[in-house]
Amino acid sequence: MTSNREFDCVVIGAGVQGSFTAYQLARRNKKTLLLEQFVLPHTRGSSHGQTRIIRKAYEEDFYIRMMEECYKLWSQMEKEAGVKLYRQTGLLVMGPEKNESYQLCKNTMLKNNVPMVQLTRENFGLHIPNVSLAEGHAAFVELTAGVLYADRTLKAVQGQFQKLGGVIRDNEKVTDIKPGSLVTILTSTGVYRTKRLVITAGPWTNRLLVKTGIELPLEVMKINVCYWREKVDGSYDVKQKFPCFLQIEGEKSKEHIYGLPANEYPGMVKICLHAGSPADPDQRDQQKDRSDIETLQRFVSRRFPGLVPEPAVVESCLYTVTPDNHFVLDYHPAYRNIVIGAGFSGHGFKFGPIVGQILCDLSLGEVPSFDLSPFRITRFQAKNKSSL
Ligand SMILES: Cc1cc2nc3c(=O)[nH]c(=O)nc-3n(C[C@H](O)[C@H](O)[C@H](O)COP(=O)(O)OP(=O)(O)OC[C@H]3O[C@@H](n4cnc5c(N)ncnc54)[C@H](O)[C@@H]3O)c2cc1C
Ligand SMILES: O=C(O)[C@@H]1CCCCN1
Repeated sequence: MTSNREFDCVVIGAGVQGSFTAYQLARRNKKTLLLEQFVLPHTRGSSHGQTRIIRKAYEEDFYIRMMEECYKLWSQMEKEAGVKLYRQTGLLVMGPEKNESYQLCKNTMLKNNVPMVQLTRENFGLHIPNVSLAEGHAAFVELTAGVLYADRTLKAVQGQFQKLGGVIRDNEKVTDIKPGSLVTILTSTGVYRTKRLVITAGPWTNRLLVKTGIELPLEVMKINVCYWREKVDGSYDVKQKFPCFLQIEGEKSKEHIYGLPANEYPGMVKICLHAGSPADPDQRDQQKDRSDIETLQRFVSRRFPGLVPEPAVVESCLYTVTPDNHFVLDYHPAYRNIVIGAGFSGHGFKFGPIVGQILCDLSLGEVPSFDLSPFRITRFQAKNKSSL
């Protein structure tokens, strides 16, 4: 294949997942095209912004196993690109002592020997100043958790992809997909043919999948990303070793609240609800629901007395959520040369390097080194046949 319209692999969507997938394909000497509808970098999907949390604190063993491999891949990318992408801060996990999610998370960490320190009500204030632990709540700190620099990651990975000979075409929207042994891809400016296609289109995934005859049960949510100002400069600063945190609330993860130390905007701490309101990705800014902000104001005034309980900055980001909050990493049910990476449900960034490797393996017909049963499309079929 020599034409600049014909590729071994095409990846649709240059968010974190598509960028790492394209990079992995190029590393395996595949002639790869990464297509992006917007001019890069952009802020309209799920991967933009300065920071994300990286952690192993999960209720499921399989996420911890993936993260063990993934930390190595983050560090490889840092070395290869010569940039710092990860900063260790630790992650403070708080939750009602008898809450099932809290207990499961703690026990899964202990079982998997993830380095952690359990705090007591007596020593909590010593380790974590300026935070009140709620009545009846317990806490531990996961030591190797930290912050990932998100925008910097995308730039680094896309740069490494290009160094390997990969082609990025941005400002070029895919408008149609015609499956076949060679897949035909129509875009706003042209036509491409490829042996293998990977769809990592984030909140727009179903808009592309309908062109291939399926839809997945994905819900797009707009998240209000809130930053809260310190009353005294430095109280919650990353340089003072203030950690990221996760407050487990209720039995459903959409009641969880999380935060990151003051870092990207001096004097401001990012604290958000792990939930939002349904949105159309092309009309994101029409969704103006702020009820999550009221929940956060109550939380900040009760638990973070050193912050002004009124958000100083509110940005927007999109989640693409599956019914069980687990990802989709699978072949298209009808076409083996189309692979789908979607439904990252607001927690996929940290997995970017391993997702890239898995989607690349699937696309090349190789057996990935992880059990992908939690991520298969058939799990939705069992519950709801009409969703496919
Ligand atoms: C507020 C917020 C906080 C988060 N916090 C964390 C965290 O702390 N830790 C963590 O691990 N994860 C976190 N996440 C989740 C994580 O950021 C996402 O799971 C991840 O970014 C999803 O990446 P993606 O590549 O699937 O999607 P996207 O980044 O949306 O990428 C999809 C791309 O496809 C492009 N595209 C779509 N359709 C087309 C088309 N037709 N033609 C061409 N291009 C197209 C889009 O423009 C977009 O660039 C958070 C997410 C949000 C919103
Ligand atoms: O993936 C994460 O780590 C963050 C914090 C918890 C909620 C989802 N986003």
